[in-house]
Amino acid sequence: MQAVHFGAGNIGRGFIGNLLYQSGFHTSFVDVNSEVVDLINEKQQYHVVLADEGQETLTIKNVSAINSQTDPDKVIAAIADADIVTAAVGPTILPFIAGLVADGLKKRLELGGQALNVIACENMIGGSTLLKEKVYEKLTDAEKNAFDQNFGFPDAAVDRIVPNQSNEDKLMVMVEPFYEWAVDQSKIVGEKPPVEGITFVDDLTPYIERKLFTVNTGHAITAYFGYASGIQTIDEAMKNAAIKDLVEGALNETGAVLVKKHGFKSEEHQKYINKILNRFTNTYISDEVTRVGRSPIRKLGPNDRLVAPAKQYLELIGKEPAYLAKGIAAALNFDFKEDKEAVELQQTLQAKGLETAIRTYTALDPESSFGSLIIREYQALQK
Ligand SMILES: NC(=O)C1=CN([C@@H]2O[C@H](COP(=O)(O)OP(=O)(O)OC[C@H]3O[C@@H](n4cnc5c(N)ncnc54)[C@H](O)[C@@H]3O)[C@@H](O)[C@H]2O)C=CC1
Ligand SMILES: O=P(O)(O)OC[C@H]1O[C@](O)(CO)[C@@H](O)[C@@H]1O
Repeated sequence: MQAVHFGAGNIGRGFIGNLLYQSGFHTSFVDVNSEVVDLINEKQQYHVVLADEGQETLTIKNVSAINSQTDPDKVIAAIADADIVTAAVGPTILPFIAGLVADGLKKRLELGGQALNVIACENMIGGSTLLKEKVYEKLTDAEKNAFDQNFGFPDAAVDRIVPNQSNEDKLMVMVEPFYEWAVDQSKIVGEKPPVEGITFVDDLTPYIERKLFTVNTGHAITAYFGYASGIQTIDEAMKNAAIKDLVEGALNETGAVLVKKHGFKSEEHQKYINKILNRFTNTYISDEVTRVGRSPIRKLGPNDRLVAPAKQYLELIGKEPAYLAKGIAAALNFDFKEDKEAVELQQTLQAKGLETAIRTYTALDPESSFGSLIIREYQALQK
């Protein structure tokens, strides 16, 4: 079986590539990083190390790689011949891979290929749907009809913490042992891809929201307050009692939304929160707050991990989420100079002011009661 995976980065190699190999696939990684592409082709394998006491090393074989900038035709041919296409490139990169995905799928139709599913594994709601929209922008109406019959873009929720790597072996990836990969089976076309470790679900919303509004909300708030306190890593930030309280407060708020909206049992959800908080304290992983807080403009977006649960808390619980307001303020305060979005955010704050930044990035009304609370929390952080 053949898999094509866009993005041979941390989650691509450390999670998706790992499960595809264990399920019997040959994986062709597609990337623009020529160093990684060349190394994969030279070694034809890489190691994944599980970050716990045992430090088990898995050897991932049956891999090759294609540089999509220099060899787009090879990517098109690989998609035409694949049994599954996956991606983990980052939400903002999905539009840039859409052209090749469209061309590969057109070629597949020309050659009379079987049904195929394309799964984007990004930290966002509706990743595959976004990729589908971008692919469909490249099609005629007739092609859209043919794609509807033959190709599925099921959304997914993926969860495994894979920090930035600084290993001498450039392909090796250190990952936490835990993983979860849920895929919306209602949008599968043809057979379900036989990937061990995927949980196929009828309704992805509870899964993706529980994950995004717990793991990613908690992680982001740990990162932004850790950064503001001069702390380097997530596990160190979690040792700070004040930060831990803030994170727990925010997860109680997102938890109230999730329990009310999706009917999770409170005790079960509390266990889920505790498990997540415990994962953040893993000392076998060194996860920089600047990685977890990366791209603050994306993370402040109206459908992302901070603002989306805050809006739902206002609607469903009928109160202001005090801890999420602090988290949003801390994200606005993230001024890491090596992060392009953090630089842009700080430039907007400087040039246009806090109210414009809130309106522009969160789509919240800065003059609303909740907007004013964010402003007060932001001002408190400046003192
Ligand atoms: N690292 C993690 O623990 C997790 C990450 N994710 C999500 O997975 C996605 C990727 O994250 P990471 O692996 O951490 O990032 P990463 O930066 O390690 O990997 C992204 C890879 O995509 C490649 N890339 C960039 N532009 C490309 C293009 N046009 N075509 C093909 N490849 C391209 C990059 O060269 C890089 O190798 C993000 O959406 C992230 O939110 C989801 C769950 C866990
Ligand atoms: O990958 P993003 O969306 O920038 O956010 C970083 C987050 O992704 C993860 O890497 C994996 O879920 C988390 O560690 C963290 O919450």
